[in-house]
Amino acid sequence: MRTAHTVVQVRAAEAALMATVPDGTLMDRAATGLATACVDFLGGAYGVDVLIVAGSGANGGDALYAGARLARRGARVAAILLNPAKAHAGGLAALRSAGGHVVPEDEREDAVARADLVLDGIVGIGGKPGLRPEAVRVMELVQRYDVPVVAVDVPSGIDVDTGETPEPHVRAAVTVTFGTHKVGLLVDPGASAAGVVHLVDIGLGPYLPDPVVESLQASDVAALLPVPDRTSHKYTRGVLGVVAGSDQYTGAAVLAVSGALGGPLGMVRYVGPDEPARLVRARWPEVVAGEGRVQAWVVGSGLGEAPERAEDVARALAGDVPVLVDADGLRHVLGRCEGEVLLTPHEGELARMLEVERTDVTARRLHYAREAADRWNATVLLKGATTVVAPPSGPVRVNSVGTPWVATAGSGDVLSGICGALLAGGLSPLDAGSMGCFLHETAGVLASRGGPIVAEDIAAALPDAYRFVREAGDAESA
Ligand SMILES: NC(=O)C1=CN([C@@H]2O[C@H](COP(=O)(O)OP(=O)(O)OC[C@H]3O[C@@H](n4cnc5c(N)ncnc54)[C@H](O)[C@@H]3O)[C@@H](O)[C@H]2O)[C@@H](O)CC1
Ligand SMILES: [K+]
Repeated sequence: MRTAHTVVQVRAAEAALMATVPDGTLMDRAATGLATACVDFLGGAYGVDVLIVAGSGANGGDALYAGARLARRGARVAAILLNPAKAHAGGLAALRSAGGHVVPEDEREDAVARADLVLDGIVGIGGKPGLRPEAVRVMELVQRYDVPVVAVDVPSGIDVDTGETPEPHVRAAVTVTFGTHKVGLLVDPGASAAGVVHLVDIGLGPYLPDPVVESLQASDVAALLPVPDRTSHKYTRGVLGVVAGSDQYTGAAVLAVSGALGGPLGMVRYVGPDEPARLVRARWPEVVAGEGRVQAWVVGSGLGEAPERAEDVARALAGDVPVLVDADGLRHVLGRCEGEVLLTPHEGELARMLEVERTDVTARRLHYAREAADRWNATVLLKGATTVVAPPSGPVRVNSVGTPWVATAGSGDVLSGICGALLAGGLSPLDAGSMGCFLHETAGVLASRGGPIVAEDIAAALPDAYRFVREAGDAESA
């Protein structure tokens, strides 16, 4: 499990750890990990040009100490000090004694143009969102000369606790973070600004409280996946009822069922009009058409505007089994939910539910997913490049595996099916949503292999994703 903590949590853990080790130990660990990550990124240190952009806090100190290590390994290291009078004294002295130098103000552009790598040590967890004008000017040069950036702890300027980026901020190829992930590294748009995130262990683990955000890895998913045993039969494995599709949107029925059949259940019942039912049955003779006992419901995709379908949603929500509500069905979720409910809106749907602008949801994904979870007393899975799954209380899960090729018509219907299958298999809405998303994205990666795919390809690759996740889990626990 990848876990993320707030700035307050990190500061408290650092203080507790610092009381047990000699001064400078943590910064030493951070700088060592940072320098190693830079060498990995560059493929070596000898003869490369590294440019540090350092603010006045300990984040700049980390960058300067790492620069000193790189200089000792043969890199040419220069530093732009955004506030020379307040630069981290120990870090600056270390850099100078290792042969690094400070770039005079009128030589900044040349230094950027020459650099193979920029180390962003402008601000870390002590920073407010945004960059001051001088930092903006330097980072504009970095962008103009297309120099890759390694961010120290966080890309400077993002809101560290939310992943929001209302102001100018750094965009990094790699972020080397210390002790634990910060929330803004896992939640978009901050996550996109962070690039590939590399965690350096500085010994904080024992001092950290429960995380506020977590991200499942393959071994976590593998440990939770239902697998049949010799006593299993179709009813114990779970029966999912799918209420999706209409005469107008027949594809939604077929795709939601295909996603469900890619999951670990025993049987699917399809409930809907004749035409989509006929298409579903033609494709999968094993699907049973019509109502009956189920262990979970998926309602919503492609229901259209017909008022009687609102009753289908209401009936499912009033029942005593878990319900996933997607797409059109979300219009009919009126009051607070009871029982286990998973809502799976995309940004536009969540914006409509909360009566805010879609751009607001894009900018504040964690905030609005949590707000909706609280308001409807349900687990809310907000789709997107980094899907957020917010339960009514407790840590939020985010998904960071996947490929943008999954953003294709109908892939949401497939997602509802696989998540529903996991609900029917007895998993909680939080587990079903976050594991379903992981399997769906993994299936997308396996199906795409870097090329275009359609929703059916994702559904077809779900069994492969299941096997892939189980093998990855076995490998990790071996
Ligand atoms: N506290 C610790 O034990 C450790 C801290 N470490 C490093 O220390 C960092 C935190 O250091 P600090 O608490 O000194 O804080 P930062 O270095 O993150 O930034 C604080 C400084 O930046 C200024 N500032 C705030 N917002 C700004 C903005 N938008 N633009 C420009 N300047 C701004 C503040 O006036 C202050 O001087 C971590 O992110 C990490 O890199 C690591 O060395 C590991 C150990
Ligand atoms: K930084």
